[in-house]
Amino acid sequence: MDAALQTTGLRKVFRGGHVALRGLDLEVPRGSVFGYLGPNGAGKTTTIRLATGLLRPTAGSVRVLGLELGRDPDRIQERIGYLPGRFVAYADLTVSEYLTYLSSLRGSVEPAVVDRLLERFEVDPGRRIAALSHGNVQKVGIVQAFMHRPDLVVLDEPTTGLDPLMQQEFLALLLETAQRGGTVFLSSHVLSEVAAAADTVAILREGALVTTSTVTDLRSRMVRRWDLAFLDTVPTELLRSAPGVEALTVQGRVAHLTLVGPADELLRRAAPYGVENVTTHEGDLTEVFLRFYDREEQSWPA
Ligand SMILES: Nc1ncnc2c1ncn2[C@@H]1O[C@H](COP(=O)(O)OP(=O)(O)OP(=O)(O)O)[C@@H](O)[C@H]1O
Repeated sequence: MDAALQTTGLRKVFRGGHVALRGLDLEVPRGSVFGYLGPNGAGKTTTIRLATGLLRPTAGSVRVLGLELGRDPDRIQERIGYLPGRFVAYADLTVSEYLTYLSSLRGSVEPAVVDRLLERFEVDPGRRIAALSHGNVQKVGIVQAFMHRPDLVVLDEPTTGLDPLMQQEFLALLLETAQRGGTVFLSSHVLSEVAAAADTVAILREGALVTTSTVTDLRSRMVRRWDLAFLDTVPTELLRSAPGVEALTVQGRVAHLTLVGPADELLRRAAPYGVENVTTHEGDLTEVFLRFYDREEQSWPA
């Protein structure tokens, strides 16, 4: 089956000559929650604006739900939901008036679905948009993106301003969307948000893909810190040469090391020497991501 979103050689050069995307080949499988990560200015929003038809590419093409973008814009618009990075709604309308207006444009919106989303995100439909807090406006943005049960939802930094409870609710909504066969494309520079929701992540940097990987695979590459206490002496060289072992130091009968990947070979080697105790310190996915970046970029991701 066609991908939910596919870009081929997608290139965007802005006026003034700035190259925002350098020939991007991206494939977002249907039914996935696909995380799109990258530091500020990497080109995430540009990708999304190209994928939703708001910008025209300099070169390359975009297919959405099997349709060539640009050929059949109305058919595509009906089937995608979009939450822009800076969501704004008509300030003078109430939430309900605004969503009714959007529903009339889109068609095929069931009022019961809208009501359920409003309830779920605790948005008062009678309030004027102008009177809502930033987080509540964002929740209206989420409701409008999901209310027509789209086949593809494109979300640009969606959790800005959401409190932790609402973030949980939002996460649940993403997973339910994938379960009913929908696809979620989630752009963010917040690693923890993407790791919690996504099954696949693409990492973008300076307009080019650094890697595309499943979250499971990234987790398997997590760096874990281990302390191995031996009954007698530490078999230092044997441990040092085990696959994935890095930064080994020994203090008395205890070996401290970091381990990347599976532990089976390390344990197999250590066992005959009498292991008294093992302590592991949970790894940090951030470290895996930072391996894709230079040292000076270590302020990212969050
Ligand atoms: N309309 C425009 N005209 C000129 N340059 C632009 C325009 N829009 C974006 N850019 C530039 O293109 C690059 C990519 O921007 P983009 O907004 O896609 O990045 P991003 O990954 O979404 O970043 P952020 O996380 O900060 O939102 C940046 O260098 C940006 O300054």
